[in-house]
Amino acid sequence: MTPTISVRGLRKSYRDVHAVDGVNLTIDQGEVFALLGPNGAGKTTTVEILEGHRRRDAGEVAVLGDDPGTAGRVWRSRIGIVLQTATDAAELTVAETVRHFATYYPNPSNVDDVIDACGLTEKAGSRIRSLSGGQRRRLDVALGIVGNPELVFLDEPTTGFDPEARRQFWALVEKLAADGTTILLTTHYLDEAEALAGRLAVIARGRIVAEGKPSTLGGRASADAVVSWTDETGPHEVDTADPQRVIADLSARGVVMSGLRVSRPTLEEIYLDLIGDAA
Ligand SMILES: Nc1ncnc2c1ncn2[C@@H]1O[C@H](COP(=O)(O)OP(=O)(O)OP(=O)(O)O)[C@@H](O)[C@H]1O
Repeated sequence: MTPTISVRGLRKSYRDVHAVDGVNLTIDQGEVFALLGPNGAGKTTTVEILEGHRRRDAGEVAVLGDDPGTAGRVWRSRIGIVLQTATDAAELTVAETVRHFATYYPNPSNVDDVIDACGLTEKAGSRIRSLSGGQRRRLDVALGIVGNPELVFLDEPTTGFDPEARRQFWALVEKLAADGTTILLTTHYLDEAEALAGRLAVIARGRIVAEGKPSTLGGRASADAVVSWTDETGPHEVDTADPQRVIADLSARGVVMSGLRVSRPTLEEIYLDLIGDAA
């Protein structure tokens, strides 16, 4: 099967800044893929090249089988882009705006369904200028998906959302993914990447420094575990590759443990290590 996104040797510089410095990526149909990285790492540049919004200096790029640098309107109608604040039509209502955007596409989704999926039903008749920041962001998402796209780009979609709105948004992404939509997400929230992405890549200084599943990224699954517990002699902590063995030995010696915990590095710890190494 042809991948939905295929990138080989992608490069882009701005004067002497190598914003994207040899990126390779393959994303298959139906995947939710997250791109993580610190400010200035090259995420937006990469994504905008894939969207056909920025020219590249070098590399092979195919998105839905076409080169985004030269692809036309039909191709564009197959992708959904959630821009940071896509509309300034402050006097239009939510429903009017979504309905208007739907007319740009040959095969749009039902406008009411999209408004509902984005949690905006109560605001459907409200003018955009009266929306809160988080509600405007949901409208951006609604405008990005109303064309019923095969591939959706979500650039830091939940920035400014309250925790409940983030959860609702995650449920929406899960629903899109369950319907077979391919999703490329950039985010600074590691819990978001972990909750949503089947695979992710960490980009630093224009290069991918690690790629994999959230559970195994950067050797996470095979990293040493920390076993901690308290017994009659006080609190203890042991780094080990084999936590089961440590616990079995303690039990066999009759040690009475309380507060027993086994922890592996979090995705955040792995991520900070990875970008620290790349600095
Ligand atoms: N239009 C531009 N002109 C000059 N330099 C640019 C331009 N756009 C981006 N850059 C530079 O390219 C590098 C990568 O920027 P990019 O916006 O791709 O990073 P990012 O990973 O999306 O960062 P953030 O997390 O802050 O959004 C940065 O050093 C940035 O200053």
